[in-house]
Amino acid sequence: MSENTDLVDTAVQPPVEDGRGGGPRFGDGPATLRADAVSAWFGDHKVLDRVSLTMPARQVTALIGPSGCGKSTFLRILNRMHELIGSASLAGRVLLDEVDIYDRGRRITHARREIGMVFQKPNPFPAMSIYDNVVAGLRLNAIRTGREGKDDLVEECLTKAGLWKEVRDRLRQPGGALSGGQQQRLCIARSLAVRPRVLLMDEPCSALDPTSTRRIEETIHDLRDEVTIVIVTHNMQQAARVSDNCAFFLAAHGTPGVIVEHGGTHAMFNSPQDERTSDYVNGRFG
Ligand SMILES: Nc1ncnc2c1ncn2[C@@H]1O[C@H](COP(=O)(O)OP(=O)(O)OP(=O)(O)O)[C@@H](O)[C@H]1O
Repeated sequence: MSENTDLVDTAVQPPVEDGRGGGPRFGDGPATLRADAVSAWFGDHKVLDRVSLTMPARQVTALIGPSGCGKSTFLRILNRMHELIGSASLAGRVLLDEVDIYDRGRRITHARREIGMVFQKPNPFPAMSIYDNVVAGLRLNAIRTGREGKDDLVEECLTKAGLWKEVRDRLRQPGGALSGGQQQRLCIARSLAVRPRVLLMDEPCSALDPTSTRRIEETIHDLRDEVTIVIVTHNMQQAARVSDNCAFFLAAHGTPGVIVEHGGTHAMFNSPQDERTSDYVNGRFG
């Protein structure tokens, strides 16, 4: 196959140019993600019970709730990472623009490419250059693009992740040499390079200092037209600052996690319908 091939996805569907000269694009932009009656188990321990939630396109949805109520498990179900754990099982459906990502005909790699994930601890490939970190996902997803396309893509993704100006003169230096906050923005850039339609973030700032946290929050704000975002956070101020919608999870006394209340973030914080939501967002427990 020629190196000049713009993009070849041998796995699933033909590529679509995005018309911005920035390289490949597989989806049709930000998508709505909908969980329908999702339950989850580790062995015979049920940790989520019939959770339904719509995460609208081009919006940021925050998942909040005390430790152990199943937020991360729910997030991992949204891009088929839960099934990697041997004892794990689930029921229900996850629909990306109304297409079930768990349909038998759909590949796990396809779901992962369309629904990216940024983790709590920044996890760039430390010895790999900043440039190669950004394009690493292309190879992993069997996406080919020419050198020029890669250069454009690296600049575009680093710009979107709010890192370009800081690293443009040292793209060949190792990703591991960046600060923690820069590494996290590099991981966001890496996720964006495969043009996800949804980006999941699992406490992306919990390992970062306040300045780096603010930069990530600005990045999240700037990305909302690019990609639908679902973020798990323990930081109520952060949820209030970055999200349009919130879902409050709770697992009471050893019962599986459920969503107690969800809705617009402003309403959830200022006029919650459920007393438990009010107690949680006002710091009275959790
Ligand atoms: N790999 C695993 N094997 C077995 N049980 C697990 C595993 N991962 C999570 N659990 C259990 O599932 C439940 C939900 O955990 P989960 O990490 O999803 O909660 P969480 O709300 O994200 O918590 P936190 O806010 O502390 O990260 C907990 O009871 C936890 O112990």
